[in-house]
Amino acid sequence: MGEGLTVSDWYPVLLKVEGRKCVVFGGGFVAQRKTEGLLQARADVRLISPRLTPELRAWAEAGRLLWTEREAEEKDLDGAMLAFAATDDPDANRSLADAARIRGIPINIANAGEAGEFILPAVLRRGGLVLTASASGAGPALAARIIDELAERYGPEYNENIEALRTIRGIVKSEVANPSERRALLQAAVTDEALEEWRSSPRLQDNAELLARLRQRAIDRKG
Ligand SMILES: C[C@@]1(CC(=O)O)C2=NC(=C\c3[nH]c(c(CCC(=O)O)c3CC(=O)O)Cc3[nH]c(c(CC(=O)O)c3CCC(=O)O)/C=C3\N/C(=C\2)[C@@H](CCC(=O)O)[C@]3(C)CC(=O)O)/[C@H]1CCC(=O)O
Ligand SMILES: NC(=O)c1ccc[n+]([C@@H]2O[C@H](COP(=O)([O-])OP(=O)(O)OC[C@H]3O[C@@H](n4cnc5c(N)ncnc54)[C@H](O)[C@@H]3O)[C@@H](O)[C@H]2O)c1
Repeated sequence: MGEGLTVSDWYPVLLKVEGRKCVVFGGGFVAQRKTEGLLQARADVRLISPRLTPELRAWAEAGRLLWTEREAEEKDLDGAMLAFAATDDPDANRSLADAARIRGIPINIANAGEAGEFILPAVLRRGGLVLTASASGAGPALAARIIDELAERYGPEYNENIEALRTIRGIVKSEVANPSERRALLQAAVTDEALEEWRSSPRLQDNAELLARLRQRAIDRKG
């Protein structure tokens, strides 16, 4: 990949890494940030670094990850699903990129994003709601600022909204066979007003009443 990333160079995706071996090289603050995201997604994290931040050390001591106290070796990549080169040695990061490529393992390069197979967005989680922002390597600080703004707009109440929606969607999927009616009801279920209603009402317990409310909301929306 050449200089200057464009939006189309990157394909956004949510990966399932639970229980899968993910190797992080380096033990500084950048490695810590990548590790934190991996632990949140319950990956099997292997950390390779002669030194660690106090936080990383605490996670290692608590058994949340496996730490190898030395510099990176190519064999550390064996069997990994993902790799992260986050050392402060650009040569080491570059050799790791080459070694990972030979093995077909996607790698993230902390000091030169475009040299790797994937980059990370800034992330906001509200339970199952995952909001991400990326400037495709042009500006991580902008991505972080946008996520701070989204955190105001989509507050902690969205943890609850998402769970209510999961229940509602389950009911609609089992009770409404017609795809276009289903779509109309599920669209009516996610307006600000509707989400507020699900949070404050016990109607979710009663399928028939819930469907009646949704149908009314869908009609109101059509105007
Ligand atoms: C979003 C976030 C996610 C995360 O890391 O989890 C992330 N960087 C974050 C913060 C951040 N990183 C840097 C600064 C200082 C300001 C600045 O330099 O702009 C700040 C801001 C801060 O610290 O406040 C420095 C930096 N970053 C990269 C390079 C090298 C290069 O340019 O290639 C250098 C220069 C190193 C040097 O000078 O030596 C590279 C990458 N950083 C990316 C992601 C990918 C592109 C994302 C995008 O453009 O959208 C990419 C390409 C690869 C990757 O790391 O995946 C996380 C915010 C999380 C949050 O706070 O919410
Ligand atoms: N992508 C990003 O978001 C981002 C943000 C800031 C900085 N950076 C870049 O990431 C690099 C790391 O930043 P940091 O603040 O975490 O640095 P840091 O100096 O705090 O940590 C570097 C770590 O790498 C370890 N290390 C050095 N050589 C190693 C090797 N051969 N094998 C394994 N581990 C080794 C060190 O022991 C140390 O723990 C910087 O060089 C910087 O260019 C990236």
